[in-house]
Amino acid sequence: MTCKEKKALRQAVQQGVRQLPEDYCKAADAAIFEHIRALPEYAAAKTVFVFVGMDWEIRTQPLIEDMLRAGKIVGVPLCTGKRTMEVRRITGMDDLEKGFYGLLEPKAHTALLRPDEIDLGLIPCCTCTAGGDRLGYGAGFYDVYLAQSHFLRVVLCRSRTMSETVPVEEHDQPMDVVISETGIRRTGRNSR
Ligand SMILES: Nc1nc2c(c(=O)[nH]1)N(C=O)[C@@H](CNc1ccc(C(=O)N[C@@H](CCC(=O)O)C(=O)O)cc1)CN2
Ligand SMILES: Nc1ncnc2c1ncn2[C@@H]1O[C@H](COP(=O)(O)OP(=O)(O)OP(=O)(O)O)[C@@H](O)[C@H]1O
Repeated sequence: MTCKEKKALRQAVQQGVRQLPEDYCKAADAAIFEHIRALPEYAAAKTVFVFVGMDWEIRTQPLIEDMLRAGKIVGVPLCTGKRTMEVRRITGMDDLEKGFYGLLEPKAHTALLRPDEIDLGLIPCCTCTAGGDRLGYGAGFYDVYLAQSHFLRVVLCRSRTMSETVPVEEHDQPMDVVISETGIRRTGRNSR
């Protein structure tokens, strides 16, 4: 039942996303970027795990370039199988190539980062709530990966794609911090 509800919500959100005005997305992404930089845990983080935003997602490329310039260790997801992904270290944007589903993914030579080496994760979503319940794209990559990790989880979401409620199942991993263009919200959900 919940699975069907998730599918319906995912479709509704994704349709809406394609209609978001470009200037709204640009402004929201820039504001989200500033909120990330203002987060003390981000400033303190030596190693950050971050997705490479696809065109309808939050465009994280400027943030990644900024992190590399600042000397942070940057990890990016590489899909390796059904519901499994690894985090690989990139040292420049040229360590990325088109991979799974047209995503920009780390090239084969890049080094593996273990979950315990990561200080903070910037997590994508299809939609999420202000309380940190997250809905992904239905492939299970993040739920499986996060189930075996202990770093701070910061989900990024433009406010116009957030939801009042999201169906939650046992395996869904809650987020610690929600960042949208309207600000930073700590969910207080995890005492990790
Ligand atoms: N930027 C980014 N990287 C990420 C994720 C993400 O959400 N964003 N992931 C988060 O899990 C993983 C990849 N997950 C994905 C899960 C589903 C689909 C997918 O089903 N896409 C299309 C189908 C494309 C096609 O087959 O042509 C779809 O929605 O129909 C894509 C990526 C790892 N890397
Ligand atoms: N820890 C886990 N172990 C095994 N299967 C899992 C686990 N977490 C999720 N799954 C499976 O993955 C599939 C996708 O789950 P769900 O619909 O909650 O994904 P999502 O939150 O949209 O995706 P993602 O985790 O990639 O962001 C489901 O079939 C679910 O049963």
